[in-house]
Amino acid sequence: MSSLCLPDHLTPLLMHVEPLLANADQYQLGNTVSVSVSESGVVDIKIEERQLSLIFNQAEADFSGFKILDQWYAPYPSVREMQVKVEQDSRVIVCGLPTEKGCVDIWHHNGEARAVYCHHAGAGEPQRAMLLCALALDYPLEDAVTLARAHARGYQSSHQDGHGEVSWPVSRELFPRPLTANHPEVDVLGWQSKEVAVEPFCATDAQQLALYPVVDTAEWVDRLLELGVKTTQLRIKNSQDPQLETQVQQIIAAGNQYQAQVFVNDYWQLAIKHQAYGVHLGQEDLETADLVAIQQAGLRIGLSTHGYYEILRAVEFSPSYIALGHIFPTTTKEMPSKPQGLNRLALYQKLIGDTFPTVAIGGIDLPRAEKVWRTGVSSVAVVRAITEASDPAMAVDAFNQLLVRPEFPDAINEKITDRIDAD
Ligand SMILES: Cc1ncc(COP(=O)(O)OP(=O)(O)O)c(N)n1
Ligand SMILES: Cc1nc(C(=O)O)sc1CCOP(=O)(O)O
Ligand SMILES: [Mg+2]
Repeated sequence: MSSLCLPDHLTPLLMHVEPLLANADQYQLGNTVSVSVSESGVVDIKIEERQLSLIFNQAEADFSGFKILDQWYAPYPSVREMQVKVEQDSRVIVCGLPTEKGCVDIWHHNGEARAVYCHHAGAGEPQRAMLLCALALDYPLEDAVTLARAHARGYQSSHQDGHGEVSWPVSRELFPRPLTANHPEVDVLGWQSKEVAVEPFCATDAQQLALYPVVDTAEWVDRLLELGVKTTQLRIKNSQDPQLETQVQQIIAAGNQYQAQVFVNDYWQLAIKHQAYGVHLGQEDLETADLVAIQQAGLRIGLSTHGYYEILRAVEFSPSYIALGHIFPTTTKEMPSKPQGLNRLALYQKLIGDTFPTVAIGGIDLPRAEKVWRTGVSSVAVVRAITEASDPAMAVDAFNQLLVRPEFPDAINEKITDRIDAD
């Protein structure tokens, strides 16, 4: 059980907080949150052993918790000014900074500032309420800020024309866009981005995506292709492996021979050099890898994501697929984030819709794969479910039988979350 304790002066937020938490309960998006009111001037959030404290609109206060700035009076500071402020003070969170055509939200991430922008300001109280609820539900800060903006927009449009969303934000139109080099207004806004703008990447063949084993030797790739696997990835984490380049060459040749979609994890230079089918990159690679060179070489790209903001950021790069992880606990890799679970996965899938193919990854085995598949993802990526199977050929066969779509793909778009049982 988590708890959210509001100061007296924020009690009007309760009318927004309670329906949101009821929604989150219905969708099973996190631990139950108990709400209370105290006389302190600070918002306190407890999640398991962790405690967060927040204050509103006291930028200069000597306070070790988050300082949320969400009230603005003309003349407004510039976006660039606030970008610098947030870079310098990891505790400052800027919400709804007005711009000529909309508003910007800015927060700190590993020594940098990150931002989302939309042509809409939305309603203040719902935005605050969602920020607090999402933090209490243990969403990372970037997702809490992003959800808060989406909810503020949904709330405002529902009250203007009676058609908007008052519940948990789902549809993509409500969500703001991350400010990356690919955003057409990034320069006008004065936002300085570390990434470089890039054209959309080549598409994958979505029909071939269903089962996606991720393995750590070229020998495994060969074995899987012989079994008829049509999409796979070579993931060697030791960059000093003396056989690295040879293995990359080997899997590219094998992929060509079997007309399969074989991705190279991490080593994008080798992938370009040997004309791989595609590369898989993580979020941190987006600022360092030469995306333009990858795109111009005609390689496909898959991007890892672990929540709302990362998904929206990945979308800005128009990748060949978006990976959604990690769905269940995994021992294959140390994860800095928490498992998402099926219900969050279903909402991410709805957010992306059929704009990009999606790949669910992390802790997926055969018994869990059916429910994962029912969320509508395009593909299921697995490591141990294949590499540790007593009979990998039988495991491939069993996944292939499961990961098929009915003839009418629209069936996927029914209220998926309603059909998912608790994990
Ligand atoms: C299909 C797929 N999804 C996610 C990952 C993870 O990539 P990344 O975040 O870059 O982490 P490492 O795999 O490099 O440890 C993946 N490899 N494949
Ligand atoms: C390589 C990898 N990436 C993940 C992510 O969430 O980004 S989870 C993961 C490991 C998946 O292994 P298994 O199927 O054995 O759990
Ligand atoms: Mg990587």
